[in-house]
Amino acid sequence: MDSVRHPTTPISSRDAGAVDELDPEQSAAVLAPRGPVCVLAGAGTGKTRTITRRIAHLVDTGQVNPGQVLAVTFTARAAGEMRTRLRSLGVGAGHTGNVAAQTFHAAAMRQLRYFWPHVFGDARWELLDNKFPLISRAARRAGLDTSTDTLRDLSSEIEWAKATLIAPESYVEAVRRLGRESPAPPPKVAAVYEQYEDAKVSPEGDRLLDFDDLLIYMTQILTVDPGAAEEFRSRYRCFVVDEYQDVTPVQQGLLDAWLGERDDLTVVGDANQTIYSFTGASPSYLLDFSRRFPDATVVRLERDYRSTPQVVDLANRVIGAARGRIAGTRLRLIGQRPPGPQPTFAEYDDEPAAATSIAIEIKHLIKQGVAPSEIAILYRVNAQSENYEQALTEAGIPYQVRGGEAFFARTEVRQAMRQLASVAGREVRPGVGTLDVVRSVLGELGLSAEEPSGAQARARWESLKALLQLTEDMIAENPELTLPDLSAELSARAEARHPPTVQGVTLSSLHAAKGLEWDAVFLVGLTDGSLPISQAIKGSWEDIEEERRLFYVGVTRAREHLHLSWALARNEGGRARRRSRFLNDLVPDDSPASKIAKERTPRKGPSCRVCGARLTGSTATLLGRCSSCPSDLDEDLLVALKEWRRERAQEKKVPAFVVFSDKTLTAVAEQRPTDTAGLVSIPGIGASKLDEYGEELLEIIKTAGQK
Ligand SMILES: Nc1ncnc2c1ncn2[C@@H]1O[C@H](COP(=O)(O)OP(=O)(O)OP(=O)(O)O)[C@@H](O)[C@H]1O
Repeated sequence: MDSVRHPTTPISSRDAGAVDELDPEQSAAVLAPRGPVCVLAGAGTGKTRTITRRIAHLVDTGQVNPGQVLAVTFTARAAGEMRTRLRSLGVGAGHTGNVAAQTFHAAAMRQLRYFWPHVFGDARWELLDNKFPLISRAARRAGLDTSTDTLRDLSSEIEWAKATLIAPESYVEAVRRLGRESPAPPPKVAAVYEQYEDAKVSPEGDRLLDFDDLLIYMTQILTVDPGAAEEFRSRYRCFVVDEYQDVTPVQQGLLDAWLGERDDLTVVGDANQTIYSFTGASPSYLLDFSRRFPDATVVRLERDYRSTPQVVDLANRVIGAARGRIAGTRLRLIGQRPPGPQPTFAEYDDEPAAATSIAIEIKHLIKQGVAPSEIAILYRVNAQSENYEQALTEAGIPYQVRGGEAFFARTEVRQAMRQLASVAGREVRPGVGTLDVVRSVLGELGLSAEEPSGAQARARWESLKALLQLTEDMIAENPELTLPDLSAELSARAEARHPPTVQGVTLSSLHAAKGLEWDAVFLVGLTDGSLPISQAIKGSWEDIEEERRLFYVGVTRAREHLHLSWALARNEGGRARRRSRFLNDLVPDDSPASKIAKERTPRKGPSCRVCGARLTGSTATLLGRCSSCPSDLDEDLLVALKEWRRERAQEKKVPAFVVFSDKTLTAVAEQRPTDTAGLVSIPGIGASKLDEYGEELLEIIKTAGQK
């Protein structure tokens, strides 16, 4: 195998061991006077460093004991990282205990275990970690379908309602007022919500509590029981909240209950990175902080230590176009790193062409010494990963998919492949083309003509659509493709995908990329309909603004290399699309930047070595000729290459495709390269494969030529 497994280096852990030095701006946040502090921190300005330093400062100067500090984060990963950093600063523990760094939910659960008997006596509670059975029963009673997609959407909707403190009886009115898309008719959702809440309480008064209940019950205990409130408040005196722009009303309610009349609170956040509004998160608490605490010290962190001035400049332009309240508090980032390359923009004819070109660019970067784990491809929805997974596989570049499953591992894709294999095994009615059968199979699995509503159904629909497009591409390359051929080809592709490797290039949705950073970032699929996503285009201007912030989060993940791209169609000859409206202020359509981008990227794509036509589609690109052009395959050489591959695979105890895919060997047997330059021009042969097998391959080709 050409990769050793070891963990990725998400930003913050990379320097977690070092004792962080602060700059004067960061020190101002740390050394601020007692009382409430609001740190408005831009992307890459070192929030984690600042927040941990502030806690250390409060402890070191005797303002608070470690055990009296409660630092809250939004993810368990962030909490763990904060604990590590605090330990490295020597403020892990003290005679009153440790600094508590936890998520809202973990903190509430711990507190609830202790305080529950104060209010509820002998009644018991248990954590409900799977809502589905209860929601399913309620949905059936309400006459709704109980498919997994519907249940997931109902469950998210109930979570949103609870996070925003909307009770079942207020739900219908609330969604009407907010113009919110409901996963089912609102009165039915309200009925499911109400029954679900009732079902959690037994006739004896025992309760099942979901994650949101932990917060709701703990808030209630501190509100109704003065004894509990006093005990809690004498235990914890100082509160710190990270990523405060993502706080929901229910979390804010708990924070208020923790504080009581006190104001020893430090919050850190960046309103420009608010990308979780759909869960109920609201930046208004961050933006209104000094209104609520008139004595608050407000510190702005604007020095960006992550990105080059070129990336920072682009980020400032992206967010500079924002509208609404957040725009009023705009932070202007100031890049602190030495200059680097200008971000590049590229327009491609279709997605497969974009993916192939980007895989080639990534190969160049790796050759220049950038580690694959320092490169990311970021997109809006997970279904967009398929073309890139394929192109990276063919280029022999290891990758991992974050925040979602790899394309061929998704349930709906696996279901579709099983169905297709089973249909392919039967007689297909004469005259019914491969594409028709695929359309009908995918249709049965949920590929409707119109985009469905509901987040889960939509994600599934997107994956099935990507599978249909893949089929269409394959049929365009080979119009004679039969159903068994298609089924075999899909299985081969699924098998040839690199096993997940944590050291490879990261493929990630923009949401899952939040908080991370890479040397090189490829922001792909920047079209209207993808970013901003089509639901946002149909929605309000605020929905569009949230998409702009997602774009901003993507841009600010890059340390040095940033490549922005869009494809005018999904597949070859597909319906034309417009590039993202967010690009309009960055690259006018006829600007030199755009033209340069078009010239320097293979918009024309590689051409067929037989007929000279432009190649589209990954197979054609890999073979270096149109699928319909005559193959000049050296059959004997291919046999020799496969025999050699079998031996190598046996020796290394890996499947044969890990050494080289069939397609790569076919390309070698057709093109018969005579030197290393010829070898690396074949996708699938990268630097590491060249090192390992280059000489042997050239030797086999030479020997075959002499026969
Ligand atoms: N004072 C400093 N000197 C040098 N490097 C710093 C300093 N502060 C932060 N950094 C580095 O800058 C990068 C960004 O820091 P960090 O990830 O904490 O930013 P952030 O504010 O959480 O960003 P974001 O919100 O965009 O995820 C990290 O690589 C960090 O090590």
